[in-house]
Amino acid sequence: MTDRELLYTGLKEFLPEVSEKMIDDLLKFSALLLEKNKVMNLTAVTEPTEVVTRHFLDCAALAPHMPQGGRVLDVGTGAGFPGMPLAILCPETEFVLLDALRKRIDFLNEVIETLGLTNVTAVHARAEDFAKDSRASFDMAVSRAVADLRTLSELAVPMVKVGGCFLAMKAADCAEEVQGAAHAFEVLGIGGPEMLSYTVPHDGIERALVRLPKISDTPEKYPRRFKKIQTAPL
Ligand SMILES: C[S@@+](CC[C@H](N)C(=O)[O-])C[C@H]1O[C@@H](n2cnc3c(N)ncnc32)[C@H](O)[C@@H]1O
Repeated sequence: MTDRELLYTGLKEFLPEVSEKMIDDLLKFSALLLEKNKVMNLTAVTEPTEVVTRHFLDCAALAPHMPQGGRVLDVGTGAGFPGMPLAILCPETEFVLLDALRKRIDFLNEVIETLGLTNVTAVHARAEDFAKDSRASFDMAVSRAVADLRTLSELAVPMVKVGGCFLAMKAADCAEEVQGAAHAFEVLGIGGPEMLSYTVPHDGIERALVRLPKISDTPEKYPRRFKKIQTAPL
């Protein structure tokens, strides 16, 4: 199968409608990513087919959960995962891609401009600083490969509205990590976590989405300074 065919058939497992424009935009993003990766550390993946499976089809598993007409924050987006593929696949949802590294955000702004995307913004900031002016202002937060749930929840959950949720992408065997974060969830205003398993199409890797519903306001003191979050996780 070509990468285009892999993308189309893989995306169909998560989305009822897959347009030519979605595939074109994802393939353009992949080309920009691999080109820039030659001069900047963006991803360990170097083959176009692996960008399709390891990045795009993995991130596409979140697409059915995106709030139509809502706002989604990607915490620690790096080279744009999962936020950029989701912005391409979910044009009715607005995305903010957040990262502490300026060069990665500069790259994402180039991608946004080249593809002409109007539902996504890339912001250079640390999550704990961005939270000061963005409390409870997103319908959902998403994140992949940034930190342990105890730390990550403190970074992401303060920015989610009550009634919204945080969807964390994790390895399939994350049950212990979820249990270990029970106290953090309670303190931050999260209700019962839900684990959703999926298999990445054409890759076969088992993964999990941890869905954390926000049921009450996060106390103002969170998030704390990053050093404090790290040295004394909730
Ligand atoms: C391992 S990369 C993962 C990138 C991407 N989410 C992925 O799955 O490919 C972790 C990213 O999180 C960012 N990061 C870590 N802590 C952060 C914080 N407190 N605020 C914002 N970004 C953060 C780093 O700069 C880095 O780009």
